[in-house]
Amino acid sequence: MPNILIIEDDSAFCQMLQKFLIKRGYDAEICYHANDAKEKFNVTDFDVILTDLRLPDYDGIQLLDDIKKVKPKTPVILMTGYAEVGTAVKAMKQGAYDYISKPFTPEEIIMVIENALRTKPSDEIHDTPSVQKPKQKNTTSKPKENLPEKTILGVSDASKKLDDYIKLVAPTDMSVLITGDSGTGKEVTAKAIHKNSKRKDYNFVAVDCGAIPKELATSEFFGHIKGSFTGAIEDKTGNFEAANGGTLFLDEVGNLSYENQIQLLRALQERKIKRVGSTKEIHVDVRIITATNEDLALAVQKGSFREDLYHRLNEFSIQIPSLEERFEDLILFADHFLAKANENLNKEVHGFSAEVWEAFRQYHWPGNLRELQNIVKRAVLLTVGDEVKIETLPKEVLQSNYHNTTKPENFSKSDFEKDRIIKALKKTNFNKSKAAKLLQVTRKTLYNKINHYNLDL
Ligand SMILES: Nc1ncnc2c1ncn2[C@@H]1O[C@H](COP(=O)(O)OP(=O)(O)OP(=O)(O)O)[C@@H](O)[C@H]1O
Repeated sequence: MPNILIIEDDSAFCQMLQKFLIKRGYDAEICYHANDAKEKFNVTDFDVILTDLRLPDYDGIQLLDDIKKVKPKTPVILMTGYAEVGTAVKAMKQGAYDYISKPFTPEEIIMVIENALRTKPSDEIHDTPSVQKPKQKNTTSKPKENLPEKTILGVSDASKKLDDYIKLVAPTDMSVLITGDSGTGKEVTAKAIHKNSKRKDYNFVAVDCGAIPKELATSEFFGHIKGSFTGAIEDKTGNFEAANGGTLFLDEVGNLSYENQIQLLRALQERKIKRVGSTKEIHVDVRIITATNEDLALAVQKGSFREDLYHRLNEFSIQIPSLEERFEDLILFADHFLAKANENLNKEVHGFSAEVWEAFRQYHWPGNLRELQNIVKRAVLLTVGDEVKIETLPKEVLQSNYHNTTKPENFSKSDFEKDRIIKALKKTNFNKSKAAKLLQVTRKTLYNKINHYNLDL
């Protein structure tokens, strides 16, 4: 029976949720304060932790951090209010599994929990791979969807450019640094590079550097031998060995500690590693692809990321466009995620209503493709007929649409419009051409609007 911890200061709501989950066959424990929660998750392995983002006595993001330190593999789902969606997206970058906006329906919460349970990474130790043993099952330390992944190419200029870059760099052995916002498809891109490379018959190993506690990183990367430290109860193959002959994908590489950065650089330069507790050197032939959604060049300037490692990892860089920057692809992606959701949930929903398309078009998609995928999946679950209707969309998407009922050509005056302009400008680093493109208006219209609203930029 899956064991769920609910952390929520609203005691009535917390108890109601607990009762509901128990009725649906889960084991559910509750606590109203962060300190009680810490006592519980420090000693118990929960299958899922469900926590309110806003607790009276503690910061939800800090609590997420605390959980990840002691239980890096436990999926954490955040319960948020509408206004906190931005923070929730930030939390997902820091390792939260998903978020759900309150109030939610019973079906919604069950679906998010079931997704988390399905994708919870196992604690299994990787099989020891070797260069002589290609085509074994890929291993990954990140949650994986069960379905075989189909990759959509996209028709937008940004997508075509991305595809050109993948094809260009894949056959080489160059290290690739992939940058882009959360959920844009960095891991998918890394896999595409691997699949198009001469290493495709060997393993693709994905490591979420943000989820590995600093003390365990050496053993995760290089493995250990039994008895080398407390808790090393058997030999363990590290990620470098697991990826031997293939590709090692290091996600959120900016989160590596300085010490781990030195170890990584050494392994890359010498192409040799030693398991913790062993003196035997093992030769490894690994291509490194890294991803980050932070500005690594800035981290180098600030001294938190080593410059020599940065250059070693950045032999070629690829910037993944946000969903807003590849808006022409939205229909393709939404249809793809609809087909995936149908298969996953055993449903036969054929399409989206015109209103849903309009809402999709108006929304700014801070969580990019992952958010679109989640929203489509939830909507498919909630759909009774054969078409996704507007009522099945979450508040944050409806809210965008609710305020802006005009067509883009009209680009009406409202607080919402002003807000959209500011968001677009911030998102594009105040580049007005890019912001205009995001807003689907001409540069001139954007300038007029900026003057009209007296925006002090
Ligand atoms: N080209 C694509 N075709 C189909 N699905 C895609 C594509 N790109 C991304 N996705 C889907 O979007 C979701 C997010 O992709 P992915 O995990 O690669 O993003 P990410 O940028 O690595 O995210 P994060 O920053 O959170 O690590 C995944 O479920 C993935 O399957």
